[in-house]
Amino acid sequence: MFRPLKILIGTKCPPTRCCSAFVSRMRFSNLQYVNRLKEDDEACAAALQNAHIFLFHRLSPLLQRTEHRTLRPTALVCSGTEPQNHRTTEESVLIGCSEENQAQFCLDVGKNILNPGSSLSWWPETLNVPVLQDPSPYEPDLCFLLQGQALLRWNQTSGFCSTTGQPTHRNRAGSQRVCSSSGIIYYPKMSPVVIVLVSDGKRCLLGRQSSFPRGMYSALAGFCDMGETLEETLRREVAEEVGLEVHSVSYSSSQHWPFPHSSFMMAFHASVSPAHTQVSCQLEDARWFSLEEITSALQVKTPPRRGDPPVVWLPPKHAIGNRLITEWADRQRRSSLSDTTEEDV
Ligand SMILES: NC(=O)c1ccc[n+]([C@@H]2O[C@H](COP(=O)([O-])OP(=O)(O)OC[C@H]3O[C@@H](n4cnc5c(N)ncnc54)[C@H](O)[C@@H]3O)[C@@H](O)[C@H]2O)c1
Ligand SMILES: [Mg+2]
Repeated sequence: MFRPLKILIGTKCPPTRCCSAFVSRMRFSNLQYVNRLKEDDEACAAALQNAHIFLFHRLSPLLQRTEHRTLRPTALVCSGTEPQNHRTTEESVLIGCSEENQAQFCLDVGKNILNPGSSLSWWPETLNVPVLQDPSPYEPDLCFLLQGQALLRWNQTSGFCSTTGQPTHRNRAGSQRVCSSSGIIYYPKMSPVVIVLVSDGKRCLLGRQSSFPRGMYSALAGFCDMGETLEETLRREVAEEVGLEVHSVSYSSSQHWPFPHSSFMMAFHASVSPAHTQVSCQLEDARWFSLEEITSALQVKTPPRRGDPPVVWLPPKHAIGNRLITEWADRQRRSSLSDTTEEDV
């Protein structure tokens, strides 16, 4: 039976994982320690005795509301003095360590089955907590929880070797699995995805799929096919989904996205000729949005409830789609400001 050691409520996101300065995250000693724990089962087991173990239930992080009404992940704090139960030692996965080299793990205390409806869910729905109603205090914790969720899911769904059909066994850190019969080593996989915000200079193009939550529009996205370059995927997806040909392309940023099974999202801006903007849509809908429409859609903090009047809303702040749209809107505002200033002169 699962026996919690000590519950810590309000544990902050490990600063080295997502909310500290670049230099701090890249500290060599810190990275070296995590790599050693991935390679050395004994060192990893020893680290687990004094670790923070962040809890999940059926792949959703267990969150607690603090006295300041912010949401915080829930962690077991292992003191090294109490014996750990079998599940803690066998199923915890290593996700990193603090600046003080205290190891951090994730553990799913729910049954090891996937919720069949969760594969296409967006993050806030999967969490099953009202994240969107109060997202700002929660956001710094996200990348760390996304990583934990992805690693837990990968371990839960990679129990057998795809070559021999025999069981695979994980290392202590949960960072690799080995086929018990052939010795083939499996590492967590990510599928490369291009996400692109297309603009005609004055407007940007957003689409929605039927699987999206009601009223939500986002930048166009698509998985890379085998052998394709990112540029080829981008041009193909835009042509396939909206029937437009892009001209210039610029890179924005990237993000790990755990849905449905860990994608590596690479985000771009692209432009089409203002003379050729007629959309031929293969999605549920795709349309051009003005800066004013985007500005008001960015203000919508909660998705519309059933029965509410229809409203367009955009991916939440932690999604890279939101970042692309915000970058585009900022750029449009700056360029209209400089146009106005030039006219004044
Ligand atoms: N973080 C964000 O802001 C954001 C925004 C939009 C989309 N996304 C993610 O981008 C991903 C791709 O977007 P899409 O669904 O429009 O892609 P898509 O347009 O390529 O269409 C999905 C289809 O591609 C096929 N496919 C090819 N390779 C696949 C693979 N490796 N895994 C799964 N399906 C594959 C399947 O038939 C699938 O139904 C989705 O996982 C979505 O969650 C993230
Ligand atoms: Mg797509």
